[in-house]
Amino acid sequence: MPPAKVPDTPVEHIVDLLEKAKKLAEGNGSIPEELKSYLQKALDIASGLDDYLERMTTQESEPLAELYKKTVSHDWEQAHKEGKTIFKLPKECVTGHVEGQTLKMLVHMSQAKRVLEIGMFTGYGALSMAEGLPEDGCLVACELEPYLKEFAQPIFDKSPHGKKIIVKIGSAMDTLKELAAAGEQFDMVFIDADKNNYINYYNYILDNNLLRLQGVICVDNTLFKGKVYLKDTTDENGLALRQFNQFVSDDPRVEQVIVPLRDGLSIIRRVPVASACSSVLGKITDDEVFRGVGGHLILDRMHLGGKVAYVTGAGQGIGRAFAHALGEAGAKVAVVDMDQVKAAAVVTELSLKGILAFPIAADVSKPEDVQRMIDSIVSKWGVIHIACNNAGINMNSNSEDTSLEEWDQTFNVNLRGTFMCCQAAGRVMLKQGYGKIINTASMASLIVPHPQKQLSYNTSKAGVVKLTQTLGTEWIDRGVRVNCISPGIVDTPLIHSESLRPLVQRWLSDIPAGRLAQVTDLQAAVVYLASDASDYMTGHNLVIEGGQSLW
Ligand SMILES: C[S@@+](CC[C@H](N)C(=O)[O-])C[C@H]1O[C@@H](n2cnc3c(N)ncnc32)[C@H](O)[C@@H]1O
Repeated sequence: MPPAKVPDTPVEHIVDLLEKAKKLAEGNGSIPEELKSYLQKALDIASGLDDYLERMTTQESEPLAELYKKTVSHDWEQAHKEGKTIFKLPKECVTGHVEGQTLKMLVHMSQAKRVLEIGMFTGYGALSMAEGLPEDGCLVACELEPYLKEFAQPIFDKSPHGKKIIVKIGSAMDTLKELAAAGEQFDMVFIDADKNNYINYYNYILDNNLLRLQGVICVDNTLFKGKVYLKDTTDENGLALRQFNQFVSDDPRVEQVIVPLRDGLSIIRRVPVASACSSVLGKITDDEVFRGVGGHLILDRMHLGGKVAYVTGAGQGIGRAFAHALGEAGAKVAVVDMDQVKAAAVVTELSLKGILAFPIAADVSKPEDVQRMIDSIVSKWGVIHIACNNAGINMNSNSEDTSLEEWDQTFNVNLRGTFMCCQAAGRVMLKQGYGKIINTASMASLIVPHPQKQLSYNTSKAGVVKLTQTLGTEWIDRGVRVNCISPGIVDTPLIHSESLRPLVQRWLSDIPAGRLAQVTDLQAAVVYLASDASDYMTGHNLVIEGGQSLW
C-alpha cells in the first residue's frame, strides 16, 4: 500500500481536516444531519478543486510527463544514503503539472526571453518555462545538488526546448553574484529554493538589476500550508515566508499578488518607475525622461494599440511587411491592393496573429478607388490614424526611349496616386486633428541607381519626397505628420526577374552593408513613424539602404 499522502497545501490541509471532522461526525449520533451535510459539501468543494484544475489545465508535454514520473518514482532516500545528494530531497519538491503550466503561461504573457530559476530540483519547472520561451530564449537554473543536473539532463536532451536551459551548480547566492558581475539581466525570475534565503535572493536580484524594468518575479510556496497567516505558527520556514510576504508587500519597487495555487504562488512585478520612491525624489530629475512621456516608457510609446491604419500595395513585398508590422504593434489594418486575392490572403495571415484587418481592392491611380478606400475604412472603423501610401510600380527603359505611356503610368501610380491618397486621408486626419502619413519613396530619390535605366521611376520617387516635405510642413500645425521611407534595393520577387537578376552582384558591390535589404529591415521604421514617439518628425525622408547612397 502506498504511504498516505501528507497534506502539503492549504487546500490539502482543509481536506484532511474535513475528512477527520466527517469521520467524527459519522460516529456521533448527536450530530445533526444538517451539519453532516454541510461538512460533506465543504469536503466535496475542497477535495474536487485540485483534481479539476489538473483536468482542465492544458496537458503537459511528453518530456514533462516523463520527468514527473521519473521524479516521483525515484528513491530519493536511497540516493541520499548512497551519498549522491547532500540533502534528503523530498519528491514533493517537484513543481507539478498545474504550476508548471502556470509558469509557462507567465513566460508567454510577459514575453520573457531570459528566465532565471533559483532551485531547479529535477527541472520540471525549468522545462515548463523553457517551453514558453522563444527559440532563442534562455533559462539559467541555479541548483546546489550536482546529482540533479545529471538526473534532469537526459530528459532535457529529449525535449526540443532543453537546449535553452543552462544549469549552474553551486550555492544560488554565489551564482547570482557571478551573473550580476557578468552584467546579466532577466525578464522573469522564479524563486523556489531555501525559504529562509528568499528575502536575500529577492533583494539581491532587485538591488543588482538582475531583473529588468517591468520584469516579473514568481515565488513558490508563499502560503506555506497556511502557516504564513496562522497565528500559532512556530515553523521556521512558515515564519520566514510570512516575513518575506510582508517585506514584498511593503516594497515600493514592486507590485505583488499571491495566487492561492497549490502552496501559494506570488507574482511580483517590478514597477516601471518606483512610484513611491519619495526617499530618493530629491536626488533625481523627476521629469518625462525619468518617468516616460505620459508615464509611457520608450517601447510603450511605439505601441499602436487603438490605432487604425491602412497600407496600399499591401498584398505582397514591402506593403505586406508594413501591414504585419503595424498590426503586430497593435493597430487595426486595412489591407489595400489592386489584387483582391492577395489582399485577402494577407488579411488571413493577420487574422491568424489576432490582428483586426479587412481587405480592400483598390487601384490608387483611380480617384474613385482612392475615395472608396478611405470611405470604407471610415465607415468600418470611424477614423484613420495611420496612412501608409506604399503602392508603386517600376519600369525600365533608356531615357531616350522612355514612352509617354510608361512615364504616365509610373507617375499615375507612384506620384499622382500617392498625392490622391495623401489628400483623401489628409482630409479625414485634418478633421480629426491627428494623423500619421507614411509614404514609400525610394533611395532613387537621392541617387541614380545603376546600371538599370529607370528615369520615370527615379523622378516619380523624387516627387514623392517633395510631396512629403510640402505636406509635412503644411499640415503639422493641424496635427498631421507626413514622412516617407526610402528603401534601398529590396530583395523582393521583382528583382529575381530574368532581366534584373544578373545585376544583383553589381548592386552588392555598391552596398556597404554587403547585402540587399529584406522587407523586415523596414518594419521598425514604419512603426516608429506611425507612433507618437516620432511626433516631432515631419517632412522627413528616412533612408534605409545599407549605406548605398553614401558611396
Ligand atoms: C522546491 S525544490 C525546487 C523545485 C523546482 N523548482 C521544480 O520546478 O521542480 C528546491 C530546490 O532548491 C535547491 N536548493 C536549496 N538550497 C539551495 C541553494 N542555497 N542554492 C541552490 N539551490 C538550492 C534544492 O537542492 C532543491 O533542488
